[in-house]
Amino acid sequence: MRTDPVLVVVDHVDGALTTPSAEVLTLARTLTTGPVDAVALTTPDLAALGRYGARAVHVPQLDGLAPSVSAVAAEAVLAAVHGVEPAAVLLVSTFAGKELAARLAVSLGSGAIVDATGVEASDDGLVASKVVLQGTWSTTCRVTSGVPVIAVKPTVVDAEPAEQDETADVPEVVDVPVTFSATARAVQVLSRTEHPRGRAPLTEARTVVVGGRGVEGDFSLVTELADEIGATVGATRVATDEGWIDHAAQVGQTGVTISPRLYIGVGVSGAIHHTAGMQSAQTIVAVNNDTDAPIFEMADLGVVGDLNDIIPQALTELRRRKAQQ
Ligand SMILES: Cc1cc2nc3c(=O)[nH]c(=O)nc-3n(C[C@H](O)[C@H](O)[C@H](O)COP(=O)(O)OP(=O)(O)OC[C@H]3O[C@@H](n4cnc5c(N)ncnc54)[C@H](O)[C@@H]3O)c2cc1C
Repeated sequence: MRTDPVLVVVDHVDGALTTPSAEVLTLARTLTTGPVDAVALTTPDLAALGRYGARAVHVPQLDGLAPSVSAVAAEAVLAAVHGVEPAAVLLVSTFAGKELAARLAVSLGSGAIVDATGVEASDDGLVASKVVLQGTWSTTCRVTSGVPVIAVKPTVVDAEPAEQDETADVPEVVDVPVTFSATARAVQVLSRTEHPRGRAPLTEARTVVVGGRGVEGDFSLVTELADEIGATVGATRVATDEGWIDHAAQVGQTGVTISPRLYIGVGVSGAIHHTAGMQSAQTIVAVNNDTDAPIFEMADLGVVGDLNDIIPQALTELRRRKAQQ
């Protein structure tokens, strides 16, 4: 086990540490007997960072530049890396996180592993696991030179506080001066509008209910089921192409890749382009009226029937059980 620090790039939403970042901090603590440090590109949530075991939070001085610009983020994090000299840099495998990982690895002359589903310490360094080639292979990989940069998928680790909340220390805040390049200064963000976050983002959701062609344009049962179990709604490409739901909901090869604890496919056939994006879900439930639908080959639980019968029955049962609690 390494004793060098592990540096985690942490994300915040509305001033609060995100759950995926708390998950990565939790994972980082298993990779070193030394400290876990964080680097934050927005005002850090010190209480939460302390709770998840960060010893220090490095805060690059952005000089008014927007951290949403990847060149800015990369140069800022790089400055923190030079200060900490960590054994590894960990971050969350979002679109932005993956781009940041690639830029960091190029600058550090090392390597990046993205979409990792696990990371372990070994005698030869950190070993990451990931699923590749549309979910058909599980691999393990290692960065063989320089500081490894590893982007970890949300939900693959449970976020666990380092100690009892009351006793966790507030981390030290370290200001990091950064000399930004002309490239980083070349882009100016004029405005940025976040979409309302009623539900967890698809990539971070622990439970996802996906509607396919079988819903025939009506996502109301899918949404009702998702509301009942606190899930996020996803869709197949057919559903998004038809305009039944926003394109951002598309799961699959040309949509987002998800790895929830529970995936429920409703009227989804299980085409390879779709399953490439949800194969690593822990438990897969499929509702389909065709016994030969390919999704049943991978489902842990398959329900054969018309979704317009099955989902209302499921809702009634869920509500009955809730009422009994
Ligand atoms: C290059 C490329 C990239 C692609 N990328 C993606 C991607 O990212 N994501 C993606 O999803 N697709 C993608 N596709 C499309 C993909 O190949 C499939 O066409 C698509 O996933 C099928 O969507 P579906 O399961 O909703 O529809 P279908 O395959 O038509 O399946 C509908 C299912 O619903 C069932 N059904 C119908 N009525 C009911 C009912 N009343 N009750 C219960 N079940 C019912 C049917 O039995 C059927 O199994 C891509 C295709 C290509 C060529």
